[in-house]
Amino acid sequence: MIRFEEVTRRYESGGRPALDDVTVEFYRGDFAFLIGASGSGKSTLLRMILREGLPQRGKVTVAGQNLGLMLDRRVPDFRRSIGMVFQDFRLLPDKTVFDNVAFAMRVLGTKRSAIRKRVTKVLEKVDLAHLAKRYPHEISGGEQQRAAIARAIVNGPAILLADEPTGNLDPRASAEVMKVLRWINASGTTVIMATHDRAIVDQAHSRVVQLHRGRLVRDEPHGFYDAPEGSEAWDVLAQEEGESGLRAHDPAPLKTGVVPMIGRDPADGSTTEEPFSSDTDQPADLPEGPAEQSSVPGEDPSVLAFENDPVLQETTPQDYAEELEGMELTPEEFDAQLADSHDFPTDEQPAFQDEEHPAEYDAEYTSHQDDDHLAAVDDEHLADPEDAEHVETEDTVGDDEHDDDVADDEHDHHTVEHTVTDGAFIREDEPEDDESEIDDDGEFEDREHAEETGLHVTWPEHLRQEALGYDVPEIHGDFNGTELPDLEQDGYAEEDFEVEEPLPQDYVTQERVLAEPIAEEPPTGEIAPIPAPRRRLPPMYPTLPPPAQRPASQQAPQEPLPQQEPAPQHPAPRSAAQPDVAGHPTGSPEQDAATRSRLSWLAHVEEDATESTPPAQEATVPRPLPRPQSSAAQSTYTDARRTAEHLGISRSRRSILRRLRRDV
Ligand SMILES: Nc1ncnc2c1ncn2[C@@H]1O[C@H](COP(=O)(O)OP(=O)(O)OP(=O)(O)O)[C@@H](O)[C@H]1O
Repeated sequence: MIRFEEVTRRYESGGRPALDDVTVEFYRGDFAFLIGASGSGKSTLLRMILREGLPQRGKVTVAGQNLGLMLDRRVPDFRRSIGMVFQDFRLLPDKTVFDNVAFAMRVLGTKRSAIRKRVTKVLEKVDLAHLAKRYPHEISGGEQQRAAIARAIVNGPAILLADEPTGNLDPRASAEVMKVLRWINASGTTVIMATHDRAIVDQAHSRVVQLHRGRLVRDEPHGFYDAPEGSEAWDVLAQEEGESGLRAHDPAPLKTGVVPMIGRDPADGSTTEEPFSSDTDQPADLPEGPAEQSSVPGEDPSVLAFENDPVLQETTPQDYAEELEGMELTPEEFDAQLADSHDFPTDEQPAFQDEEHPAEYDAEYTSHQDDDHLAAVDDEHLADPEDAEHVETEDTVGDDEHDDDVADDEHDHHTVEHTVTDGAFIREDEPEDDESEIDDDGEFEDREHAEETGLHVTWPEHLRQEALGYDVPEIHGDFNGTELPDLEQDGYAEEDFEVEEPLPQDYVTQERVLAEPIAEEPPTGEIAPIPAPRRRLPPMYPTLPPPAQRPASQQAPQEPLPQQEPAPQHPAPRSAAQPDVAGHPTGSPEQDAATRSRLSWLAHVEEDATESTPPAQEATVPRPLPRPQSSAAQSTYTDARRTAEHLGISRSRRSILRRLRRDV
């Protein structure tokens, strides 16, 4: 599902890589801990999954998409399939808990009733429904983090990335957050969590991926914070912790009986390997107990023992297990899931089965198809003709009470524009007050939708196909630049590259050249003179109507033939009245804009190459180097060009090259 192949990422050229030749794969349904000392590259790895920064070497693939080939305009959609939570919560301080969570749905243009239902459900799942009307500063850190998680999952992300989500929390609040994360994972979402929290890692006994100075030093399917003794990761950890001092602030997991021994078989409790069993490693005054043999690098003997720590006692493993009953995957379930990680949940075989309440689970699981709280990403809903009369134009979006928030955030603003122009509808058929179902005590009056529900993984349209099939397609070619990208999968559509206007009759295509019958007899007689080069490229779109049909103010000047163009004696200085990149004289800003839109910089490159311009004019008319009009345009061009270079399919090649205005 998420694959790093020989990824190297540097922030500064020549500097130490933040990620150094990392190859690792995270599977659908994984719960993986990312551990390593500060600066080892954990956050960098998480950010690269979000396509915040591309590798200098190697490839990152998410759900079959090579992020290096992803078009910039696809990135917002892509990121919406990924939830992210941070150590510092990042809630909007002037919004209530409810509005913070709802915000993530509002920017998608989801209808109000759907937002209300969905946010209500998610807040109940994270046990915050009773605090829905509070502001972030009125709730505890743990509650803030759960609100942040609720916001991250409200749109049903396929992947949840958590960057030290318990870093600012005490053990009890951390346990609550972990409970929520485990539930989210059990619902089918892949969770990758960077952490320094030894207790959490040890308690979960889940997958552990360890980084050291950007290098991957460990990837253990059911690991603890400490690596197996004698491994490279063990040495690294001992070294790191030796450098950073004892872990006095760690929440005392090791001598408490909480932590199973490394190598212990979860099925029968027998220990196959006891790396810490050496008598010489064992402090003499440790109490009897299953973990008493623990003696790991950096362990702090002054850490409060579990039985003396009232906070830890309140979250005993037994309590934890009871609380998670019906939610947590057992090691066996986890193994089974790992064994066939390509198995995306189906109606017949859901990823997680609530054995206590199978009927409820099934009903909820199968009902998600028509559940309108997922309407934001459901194309059927978007295409609902009922909605047509409620369509808001981009102008009326500005009337939305939350538009200020949207305008505050450039990314989200773009999201709304994109959504609206792509046909997503904002329905106004619901009451304005989002909190109408919350009484003065903050309790929800309407309990109709308050039953236990699962969280369903939702994929954006262009990834949905991947959600139903194998998540990582067969790679064609090696990873050395010769692999062939799947255009559709990488976000390209054939129509993206189709030129709207027909090609001129005399346009020389490869097909025409190939279709030309080859004369059997060599030509005789005089060889005809080679005709003067002619212009072969059609004008770049958008196509302007003929000048006669346009108002005079929008008429672009006729492009004078080079011979007709008066050659000034001296190059005139560039001014507002003469900004044409090709040196064609223009009259007004409108004419300039029209000319610029008609002739893209790429077209100029081609024209420059194919037009025969008298040398005298070359000398007198300034021809500044044409440039893309924005970095986005540059990036899109680069993406398209890179894809074109990798293409092997002639039709797509032709159409892409047409877009690039290249002669085939
Ligand atoms: N924006 C940046 N510009 C330059 N260097 C950076 C940037 N972000 C991270 N680095 C460097 O990259 C390396 C890895 O940093 P990263 O934040 O990924 O580590 P980390 O394991 O997440 O650390 P921590 O546990 O403290 O969050 C560090 O050496 C860091 O200094």
